[in-house]
Amino acid sequence: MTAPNPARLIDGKALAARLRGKLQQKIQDWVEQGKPRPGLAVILVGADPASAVYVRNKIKACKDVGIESFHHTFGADLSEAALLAQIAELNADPNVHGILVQLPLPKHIDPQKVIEAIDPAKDVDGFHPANVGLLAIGKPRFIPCTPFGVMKMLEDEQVQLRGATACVVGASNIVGKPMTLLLQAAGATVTICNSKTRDLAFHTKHADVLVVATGRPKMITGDMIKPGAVVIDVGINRLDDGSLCGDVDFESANTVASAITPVPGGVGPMTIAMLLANCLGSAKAHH
Ligand SMILES: Nc1nc(=O)c2c([nH]1)NC[C@@H]1CN(c3ccc(C(=O)N[C@@H](CCC(=O)O)C(=O)O)cc3)C=[N+]21
Ligand SMILES: [Mg+2]
Repeated sequence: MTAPNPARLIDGKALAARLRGKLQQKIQDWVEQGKPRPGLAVILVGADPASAVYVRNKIKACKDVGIESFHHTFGADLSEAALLAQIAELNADPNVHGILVQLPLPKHIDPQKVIEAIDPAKDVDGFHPANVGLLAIGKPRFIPCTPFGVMKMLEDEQVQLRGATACVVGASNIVGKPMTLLLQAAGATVTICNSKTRDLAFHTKHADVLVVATGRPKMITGDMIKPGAVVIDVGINRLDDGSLCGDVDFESANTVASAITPVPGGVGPMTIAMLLANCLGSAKAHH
């Protein structure tokens, strides 16, 4: 059944493919000028099946646009010291312009320590405190890939952010917080909600632009959305039947929103496209 008045679908998969095509051309031009081919090192620790799929997708995406990738896989028993040593080696490797350590890491490894070990000039995730600080003061070096991808989607949709009311649900370091900074820099008035927010719907219902990144399947329903809002669903949850769903209940949201991202095929592919863009940016900055 289709909704009586369905929202416009924001096709992240198609936009990501367009961006990858442009990147492929830019990288080809760069290499033809005799410049070094951009290189991305991806480190995967442990055998989480979802992480393994994401890492495979990232490596394939690199190949498609002409970024050289260096894949380092370790068992879940890898020591923190050994991981830090691997990062030090990649920091010193001139063929590597980007370093990505796939999260989450096994419990015995402190992710913050790992993030801080990465050379900030190779931190294409934008998670290092130096890069978080640069973003916060409006002088970004690497913009975290997921919020960067969301901004590209809003730009492509010609969503007017100046003066708009935006609400970000989820206050994580990797999505919610940088998302808030980017929306604010674009002139939106931003509310950031978390799992303790009282009367969540009060906040979400005022938002012209609603970004949801909570990791809780289908938690935002149509009755919590302002009619005509643009809804961006960052969640990727695997249900018991193996299917994927977002943090937004698409079926009910679709009848209220003016535009909405699907899951899959929305924010996920954009995240990978922006990772590739950050790698090219890093290679250029290193040269
Ligand atoms: N250091 C680090 N950087 C990350 O950027 C990072 C990470 N760790 N850990 C995990 C999350 C998650 N993430 C995704 C990227 C693409 C899709 C993606 O392409 N999703 C497809 C479907 C994928 C599927 O079928 O499972 C889609 O939404 O259409 C999903 C999730 C990056 N992450
Ligand atoms: Mg070509």
